[in-house]
Amino acid sequence: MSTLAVAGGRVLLPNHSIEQADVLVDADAGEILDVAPDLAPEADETLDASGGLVIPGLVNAHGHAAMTLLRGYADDKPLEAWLQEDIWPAEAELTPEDVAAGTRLAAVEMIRSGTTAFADMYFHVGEVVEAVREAGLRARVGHGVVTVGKDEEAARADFAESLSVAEEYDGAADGRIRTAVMPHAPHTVGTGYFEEFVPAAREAGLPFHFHLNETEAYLDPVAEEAGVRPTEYADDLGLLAEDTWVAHGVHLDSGEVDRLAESDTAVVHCPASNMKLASGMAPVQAMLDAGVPVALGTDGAASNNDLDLFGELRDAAMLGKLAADDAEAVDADAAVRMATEGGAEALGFDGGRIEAGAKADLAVVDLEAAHLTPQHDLVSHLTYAVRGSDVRHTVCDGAVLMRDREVLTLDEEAVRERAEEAASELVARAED
Ligand SMILES: N[C@@H](CCSC[C@H]1O[C@@H](n2cnc3c(=O)[nH]cnc32)[C@H](O)[C@@H]1O)C(=O)O
Ligand SMILES: [Zn+2]
Repeated sequence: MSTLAVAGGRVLLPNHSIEQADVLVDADAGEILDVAPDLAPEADETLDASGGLVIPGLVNAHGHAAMTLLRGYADDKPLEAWLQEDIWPAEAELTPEDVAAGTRLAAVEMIRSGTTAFADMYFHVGEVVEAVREAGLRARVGHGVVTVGKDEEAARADFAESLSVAEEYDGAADGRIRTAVMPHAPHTVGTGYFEEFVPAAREAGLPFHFHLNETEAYLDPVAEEAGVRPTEYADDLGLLAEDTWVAHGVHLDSGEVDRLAESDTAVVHCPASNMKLASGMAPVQAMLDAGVPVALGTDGAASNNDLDLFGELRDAAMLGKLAADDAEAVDADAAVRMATEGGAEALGFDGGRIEAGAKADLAVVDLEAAHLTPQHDLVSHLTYAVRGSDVRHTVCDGAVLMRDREVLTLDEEAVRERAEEAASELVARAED
């Protein structure tokens, strides 16, 4: 067994108390062995956490990683126009090589800002899997399905692909990769396709991930077709369950919130994306009060426009107060829980907490900075004041992905160059 000690710093414990302690990791098993003072002398390798805070690696529970290539390509538009006029035409030109380049860029950005696990709904999942394997991250990946606007053969092929890639890649990269079936949204997939494929996916034990009630406009097609709210429709189709996690949940009525709570379906709040596309304000405090599991996500970089999850911690706390008209709503503690254990639970990973037996997914935040002085309350700092660039080291599955701000698993400069090139060629093809 080879061991790694993250030593000399303070540690955020699962109850959110802070203790001066070292974290000893079994690097082979990728698990935390112990959290206690003076463990460094026992370890084969040490990461210096002095002046820093060891936190669980953040979990970005909803996104489209390769959309980094479309960062800043089309801004300042509402969701439907943005998707239909700009994003979908560009995505029609996406090659597997583009997805490889864009996902590697996303991985570098996430590692640099302390994210160790993420969810990805996109195309060319084989390329996503390769990028995640190389980066050393943990991910729940899947192929997004859209059937509207497609003929029956193409629509069935799209859903069938979501199932087959989910079966093919589950457990890849030493188990760091898990999968899910990912119908894009209740209204972008026809009822008949859900009825055909959902039972097969359930039989294969695969979880589901989809966009739910992101904008007002997402509600009408389901109301017209099925006469119910989308959450009830999804429930009737067998889509809601403890292993399902949905993105957004912006426009939910109280019956839908109760249904999500009863089915133990997790909701990924994406505050920056919701603000940028003017989608609305999710009732996050109401969901927490009702017992809905809530996680945080960036969504794609084209609607954010970065993948620094610390931005979402702050945005969630800020927007949660506005939405509830209550400054006590979505406090710092709640935001940190959503970004750590909430995300790990939504994605079905045994992480999100620094304690013996948990997955060794962690980040060390450097606290020696003007904007983090003084240190009255470090949970407050994590939500309101820390930025991704304050992260000193990132560890996933017991492996060091970034040491002293140098990414070790990917060649950062080469990744940026490749992404720049792929992005300009993609946009040139789309506008041709
Ligand atoms: N196989 C599908 C692709 C679906 S991938 C998931 C899709 O979600 C899109 N997307 C990104 N962000 C959002 C969002 O906030 N709401 C809804 N869709 C989004 C993204 O651009 C991508 O097209 C097809 O043939 O079209
Ligand atoms: Zn999305």
